[in-house]
Amino acid sequence: MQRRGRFITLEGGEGVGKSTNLDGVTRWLTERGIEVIRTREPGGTPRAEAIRDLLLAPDIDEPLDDDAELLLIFAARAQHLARKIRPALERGVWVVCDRFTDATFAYQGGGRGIEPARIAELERFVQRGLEPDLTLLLDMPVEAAQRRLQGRLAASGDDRDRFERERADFFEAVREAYLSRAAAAPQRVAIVDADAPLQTVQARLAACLEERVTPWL
Ligand SMILES: Nc1ncnc2c1ncn2[C@@H]1O[C@H](COP(=O)(O)OP(=O)(O)OP(=O)(O)O)[C@@H](O)[C@H]1O
Ligand SMILES: Cc1cn([C@H]2C[C@H](O)[C@@H](COP(=O)(O)O)O2)c(=O)[nH]c1=O
Repeated sequence: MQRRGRFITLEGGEGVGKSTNLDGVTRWLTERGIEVIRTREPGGTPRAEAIRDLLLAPDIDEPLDDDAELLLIFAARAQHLARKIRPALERGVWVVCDRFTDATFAYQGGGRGIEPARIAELERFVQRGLEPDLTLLLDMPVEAAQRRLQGRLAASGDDRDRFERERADFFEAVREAYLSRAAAAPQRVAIVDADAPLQTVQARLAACLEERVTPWL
């Protein structure tokens, strides 16, 4: 594949502020004349969003099997890559994505306990070598992030999805897995301390983009 656009992902546990900061990241790029689309996983295309609905629907009568969850995530990713991400990158458009495969290593690997080698097999099969150029990992203590989410839930009623219903130890394992992915690939993954007021986090992200992205322009 001829790749001309760059692929940037935002990662982190529940409530660290990914969705809130996605606009700022996209704006930083467009202000520099870069054409960019923003998207998310699981999802990003109509069929992949339908798979997202299956994944996020709370268990009622039939719990979702961990392997089925993993395969659904990669099915959604295959569709998203084929219909949205690869075509954009080939046209020279940059892609900013709310979560990607680091989330699979964190949630299905760290959280569910699936062997990373099994996840890596699916990664190779589905991505065929494509990986993000830059990953911004928003990191903060689980308890503080959960307090932020409780604020959101108090405002909107308890509409927690299947993942948000997990217990604190699940999210601690997710955080650990994210941090060890970042430690293993420091040239790709930048850790941004998200435990600060929004303006401070925005400034940290902008500084990180300045350092990592400006040399590509
Ligand atoms: N730096 C911040 N300080 C305080 N509150 C924040 C900050 N960033 C985001 N929030 C608030 O925290 C809540 C969670 O933020 P957001 O939805 O962006 O997180 P997220 O990482 O996308 O969460 P999820 O993974 O559950 O979608 C929102 O109510 C948001 O307004
Ligand atoms: C990509 C991906 C996502 N998940 C989980 C993580 C989140 O709980 C939900 C997505 O919802 P959000 O609005 O981004 O918080 O899906 C996962 O378990 N594995 C993945 O690869």
